Amino acid sequence: MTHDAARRIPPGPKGHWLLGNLPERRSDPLSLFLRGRERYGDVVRYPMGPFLMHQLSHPDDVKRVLVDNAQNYRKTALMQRLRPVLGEGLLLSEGDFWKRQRRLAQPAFHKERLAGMATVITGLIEDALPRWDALAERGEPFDLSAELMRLVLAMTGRVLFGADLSDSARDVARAVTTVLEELNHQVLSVLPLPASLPLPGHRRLRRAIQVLDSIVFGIIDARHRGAHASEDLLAMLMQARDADTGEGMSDRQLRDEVMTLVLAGHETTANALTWTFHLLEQHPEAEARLAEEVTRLLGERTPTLQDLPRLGYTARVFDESMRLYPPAWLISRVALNDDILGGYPVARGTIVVILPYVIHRHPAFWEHPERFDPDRFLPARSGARPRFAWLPFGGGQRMCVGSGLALLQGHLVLAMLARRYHFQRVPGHPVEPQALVTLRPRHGLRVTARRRSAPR
Ligand code: HEM
Repeated sequence: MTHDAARRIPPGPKGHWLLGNLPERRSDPLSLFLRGRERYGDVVRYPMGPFLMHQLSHPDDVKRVLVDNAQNYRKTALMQRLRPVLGEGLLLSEGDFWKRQRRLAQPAFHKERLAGMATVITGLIEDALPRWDALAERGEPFDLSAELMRLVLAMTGRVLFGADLSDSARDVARAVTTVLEELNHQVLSVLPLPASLPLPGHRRLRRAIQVLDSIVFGIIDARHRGAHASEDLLAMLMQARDADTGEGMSDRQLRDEVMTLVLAGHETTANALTWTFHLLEQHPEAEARLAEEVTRLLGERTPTLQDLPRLGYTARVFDESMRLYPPAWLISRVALNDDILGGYPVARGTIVVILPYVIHRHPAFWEHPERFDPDRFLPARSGARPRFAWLPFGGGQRMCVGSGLALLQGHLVLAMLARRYHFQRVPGHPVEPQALVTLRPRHGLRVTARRRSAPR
């Protein structure tokens, strides 16, 4: 580190003398970080209680943390708070252990597997249509966000684990909300209290984990009993043997992997879809163009994997929605050793945060950043954009293992629902982003559905 670089301190808000910027991080994190970049630039320093945090908004610095110098960065204590739920699953494990587990899981998401998954996914969407048709016919308001969670959970269960999770949707949704809210609360408290204390929040969290555990162990037990023998991800994880010891994965490790994939896999994709329908409702011209593309290319036919490359506008709508509302709005790491980012020294132990929500609105890379404009993803308009100006799935070795599946689900759901329904937001229903571990609409998305064409 040069002498000059070693002395430089990034600009940033000082905040409260003891708590730093924790109160704002807690009450309105999106504004804190958006304003931070606007006021102070691409590297912003925030005291956060006992921690020091640097916010990075330049794609070059993001690349250094996630790719070029990735070995110097680990997942943070903030992420570690998810450990009671996710254990040593892929999202949280580190080092050689993570590498081995990732190698085991990755082939389940390969392109060749996606064709089979597409058929299962479209089948589940078709199964859900009568229920939505009935809601449309009655003009009955419903929470589209809850419906999409239920649908994507069912897809995740079926394609990865051969399990029918449709009856568990309500329990899972309730438990996931409790987990996200409680963990968010704990992460952002100045003095986190030990989980063993019998506080109401801790009790709620424990009960929610029990609910999720019983569902996940149910999936594993069913497979042990020989139900749904197939070549899915669960089968691959269960057949894996350690090269040295020849031992298989313990039930505990299986539980952690399955739990991670169920939770990381359905909540994010369902939120991405919810935000997409919200944006379409606000932009009727985009909604009409999407429905027109699907109807022109497919008519009423069920889409297949081979159809998807032709549904260009559908894909761009989904990309643009994840730009404005990236479900993983914040990616955090802690520096293991000193480094330099954006010309500023980063001391060992500093937390660095990369915010897709903020970078996706960076005016240096996005013209009229707040405008919903799917065509900004046309090749002619995106060629000059740096790789890490858009990173809804992260990047580098820890990039989302399920990104291909998420896009497959997203595009198929969008195509099949957008040509069939117009969703109208219930007048007066507030739509407001809530930034927990994921970015969700705080009050869900209450809509009524209208069929576009007469029933067949
Ligand atoms: C729109 C949907 C999704 C979004 C926006 C998303 C986003 C992300 C991001 C940003 C990361 C990197 C986190 C980090 O670097 O700290 C990640 C990791 C991960 N995601 Fe996703 N994800 C989505 C869907 C899925 C699906 C469908 C699955 C699986 C079924 C999945 C499983 C995982 C796992 C296991 C990891 C950890 C990978 C590792 O560290 O090796 N995600 N996801």
